[in-house]
Amino acid sequence: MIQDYGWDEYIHKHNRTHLSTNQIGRVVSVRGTSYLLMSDSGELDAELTGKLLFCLSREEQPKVGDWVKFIAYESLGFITEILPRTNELFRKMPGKETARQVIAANIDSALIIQGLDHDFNPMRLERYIAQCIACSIKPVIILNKSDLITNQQEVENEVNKLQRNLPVYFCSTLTGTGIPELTNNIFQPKKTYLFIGSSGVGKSSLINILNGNLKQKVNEISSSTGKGKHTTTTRDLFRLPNGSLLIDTPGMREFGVGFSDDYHTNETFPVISRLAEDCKFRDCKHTNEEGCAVIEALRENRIDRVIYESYLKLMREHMHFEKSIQDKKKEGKRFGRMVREVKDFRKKNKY
Ligand SMILES: Nc1nc2c(ncn2[C@@H]2O[C@H](COP(=O)(O)OP(=O)(O)OP(=O)(O)O)[C@@H](O)[C@H]2O)c(=O)[nH]1
Ligand SMILES: [Zn+2]
Repeated sequence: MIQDYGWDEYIHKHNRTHLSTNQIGRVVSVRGTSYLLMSDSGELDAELTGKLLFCLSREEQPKVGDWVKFIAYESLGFITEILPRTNELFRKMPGKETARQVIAANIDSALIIQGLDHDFNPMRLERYIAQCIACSIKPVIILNKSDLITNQQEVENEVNKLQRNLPVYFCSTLTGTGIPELTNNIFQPKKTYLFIGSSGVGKSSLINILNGNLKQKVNEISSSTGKGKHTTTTRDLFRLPNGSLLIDTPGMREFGVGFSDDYHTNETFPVISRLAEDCKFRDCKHTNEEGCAVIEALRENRIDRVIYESYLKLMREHMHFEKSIQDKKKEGKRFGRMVREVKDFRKKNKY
């Protein structure tokens, strides 16, 4: 039933009650141009119709968490439409390319998880938070491996310095500390959560606990091939026993930040934005300008250096991202102009 995968919540947000649910599916896994949908009649392999395959940009093609309309033909579904996204988590394409890559869509809350070993890093935490907020996704912070630290207050202070006022959960999948708080306070049925965090922070261990320590992995799909061989692949969006939905894709592990102007609001860096209202210049970059309220706050220890450094670093990346996009557009225009000039020249010099 697609109701179990959050359909009611989705149509409530989008006012699309007139759609017949037997042609609606949620993307639970993406492998190239093959999709696995959860529909009212169970799981279904699907592809894009030829038209969509050619019309949609990479960002628009279905992603994990998307709601789609499909037509079933025998055992294969053909996706005919991607329903509007409530939100989407994107990152900068890995490597040098300046492009946005959408990782997942229609998310209620992002669970940013760090390990309290060498992995804990407030600066990285700040990056993840800013990116989630730029994507209109509510973040929750989970600090795992709490058994490895003796002074929790010290870590709390580090997180508080970010002045984000977000829920923070300390837990240990090893000892079970903090797990009930986490399960009781965060995970609600039919809501979609996604994990963000580096490799080795304990995501698999946590998913295992959330899944009631069952032997069969919650995201594993077992299928037999014609020759009797069993193959297992994994789903990227799956349902936990309490009915909440969890997205865990490899993309979340190498999560690079990149957002463009249309996504960047005062909410992305609330502390800086608030202070910036008192800067002497409206276009103050808060680096060395006269009368900069941000620098003054930094000098007077009213904000932590981590907030300031993260802000500058993220803004530098953001500018670079924007500039490359603008350059690409200009490049396109210049090329267009050149083609026109050549055409004109040919016309004028016809003989
Ligand atoms: N001390 C301690 N170790 C933990 C805890 N949770 C997980 N670990 C250990 O951390 C290592 C990584 O755990 P995983 O659950 O595989 O981490 P993961 O985030 O799924 O890692 P990837 O699969 O590489 O993405 C394992 O050796 C776990 O035993 C914890 O709460 N405390
Ligand atoms: Zn300033």
